[in-house]
Amino acid sequence: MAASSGGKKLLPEPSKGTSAASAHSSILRKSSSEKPVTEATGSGSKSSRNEDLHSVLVTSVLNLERLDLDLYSNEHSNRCTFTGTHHWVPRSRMLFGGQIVGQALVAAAMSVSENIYAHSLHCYFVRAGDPKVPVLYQVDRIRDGKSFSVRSVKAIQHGNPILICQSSFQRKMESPIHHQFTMPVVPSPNELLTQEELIQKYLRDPALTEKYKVGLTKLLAEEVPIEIKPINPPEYYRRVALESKQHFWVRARGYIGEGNMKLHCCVAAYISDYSFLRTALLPHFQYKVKFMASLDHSMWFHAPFRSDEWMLYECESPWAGSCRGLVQGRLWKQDGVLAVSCAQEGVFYVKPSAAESKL
Ligand SMILES: CC(=O)CC(=O)SCCNC(=O)CCNC(=O)[C@H](O)C(C)(C)COP(=O)(O)OP(=O)(O)OC[C@H]1O[C@@H](n2cnc3c(N)ncnc32)[C@H](O)[C@@H]1OP(=O)(O)O
Repeated sequence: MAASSGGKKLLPEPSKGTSAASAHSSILRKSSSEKPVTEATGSGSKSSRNEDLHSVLVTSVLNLERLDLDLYSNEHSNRCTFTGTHHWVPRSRMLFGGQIVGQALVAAAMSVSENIYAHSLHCYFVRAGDPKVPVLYQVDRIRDGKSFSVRSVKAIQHGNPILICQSSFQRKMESPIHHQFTMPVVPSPNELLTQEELIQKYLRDPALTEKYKVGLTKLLAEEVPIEIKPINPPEYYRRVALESKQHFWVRARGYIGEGNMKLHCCVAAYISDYSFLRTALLPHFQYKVKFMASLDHSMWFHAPFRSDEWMLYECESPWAGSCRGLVQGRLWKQDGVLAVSCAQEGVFYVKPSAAESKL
């Protein structure tokens, strides 16, 4: 059964004979502003990989199973893909960090009341996740104050923590003190190609070497439940030192709807770890990564947003050294509101790369 907190379902409980998706759309339809999901939403870039219109992030990846009070598992709620337990696993064969953070936030959110919302989280990835087994999420209710509630979640596999995540939730509060940076000026999403369309463009280059054709084809086949439109993507074959900054539009693949902010924060947690750490590698094209992993991940949620609508991810890496790199990111809504800030440090072990061209 899908998890719920104090009667409110963060995610729908699929009743007998209905898939989570249809149970989810019936819950969506009940909320006033939701239209029935009958047509593909968003730009025409929806790829055929969307088996249904609802985002697999909501119907599957973030739909945890409640085993007991404050104890959840992702075992039965993820559709069988690579190993039957996790929807998408990066080629590093470590569980995707964003998946573990997103699922940990779902577990924490199940233990707080309806009228308080996630405003920050801080995690350490302490062991690599094993893609062959499910993950247990154990929630510790640290404190419930008048305005703030704090939770600590341990993601556990083989009896050991793989992630420790502290998150804090706040009751809605107004304040006369408010400011934000100004959103960067960039091309809008409908002026840009998706990552898939860019890869198909590179693959049409007759001069591309077979090795890179194989790598790009593998990338194209991955079922990443996130849509991305890079801004000023470096020519795939150019080997030059780039500034440690990148911008791309990003959103969950599929439809989520207004839903509730807790759900969109969990989806944003998943999304925020994708293609984030590589920002620190952009200036260092002359090195090849032997091992790379996120060490920690922090997020601050500033304003309501929709994780299934395009948001601009502004990423920069101010520092790298001692086999580590720091990246910082801001997720902007298309109307210029700063919705989320993120930060993460990662570990890199590299070796000089052969100077072969991709052409
Ligand atoms: C980039 C992404 O893909 C984003 C992600 O989602 S990554 C997924 C989320 N992050 C994680 O899963 C990280 C989880 N944490 C960990 O695995 C561990 O805490 C840690 C690896 C970061 C540090 O642990 P540690 O015990 O100090 O490991 P460490 O000594 O660094 O060695 C780890 C591996 O790095 C490699 N390594 C270590 N030193 C190296 C060196 N000098 N040169 C090359 N490789 C080296 C080795 O493969 C080593 O594994 P083995 O010893 O088993 O061969």
